[in-house]
Amino acid sequence: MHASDIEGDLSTVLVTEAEIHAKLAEIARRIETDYAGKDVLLVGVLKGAIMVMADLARELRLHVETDWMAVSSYGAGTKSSGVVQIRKDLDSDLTDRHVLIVEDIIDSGLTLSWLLENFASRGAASIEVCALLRKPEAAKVEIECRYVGFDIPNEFVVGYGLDYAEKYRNLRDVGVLAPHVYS
Ligand SMILES: O=P(O)(O)OC[C@H]1O[C@H](OP(=O)(O)OP(=O)(O)O)[C@H](O)[C@@H]1O
Ligand code: HPA
Ligand SMILES: [Mg+2]
Repeated sequence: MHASDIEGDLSTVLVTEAEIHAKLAEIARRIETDYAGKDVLLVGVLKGAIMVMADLARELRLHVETDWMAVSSYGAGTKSSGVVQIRKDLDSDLTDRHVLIVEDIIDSGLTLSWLLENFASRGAASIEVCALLRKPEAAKVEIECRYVGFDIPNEFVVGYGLDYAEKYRNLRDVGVLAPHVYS
């Protein structure tokens, strides 16, 4: 089965690949201005952020280093458990670093709220967040996010790194799963 065949499992496409790339280019220009003359450490949150990280990093005309943190709160379901677990910690020391956390989505905000608190004690010079998607209606905690791609409705979405039970991360677009997939 080719990846494009599974696009048929979507009931709605919310954001297309072209829209994502145009938005990441816009965000990259802002980051280049905001971080001019600084070295940035991009911290991708595994696994959802893999696509955003790959595309945003290549768009940036800046010196960046990349690191990854793996945390999980969703397991195989569609609701955050609220309990965040570290599955892989950073390799880097954050002391005096300009850290830009790269995320696919801010849903309840619980993951980022936990991460920001965790990073706060590590001595970074600055910590900002870039998230491709945000669901304003789902917020359980407010997250200060400097770079947001798209505000989307409160529906479970997949594609471009986002999974349902570990599948659909390889879709190029972001969309809502069709009901027949759940049954
Ligand atoms: O704002 P929240 O409600 O906390 O949800 C957002 C988080 O949930 C997803 O990760 P998940 O825990 O599913 O792991 P994954 O990235 O490996 O899919 C997503 O990638 C974010 O990290
Ligand atoms: O809507 C979503 N889809 C996939 N993974 C997620 N993790 C948080 N929200 C979502
Ligand atoms: Mg997930």
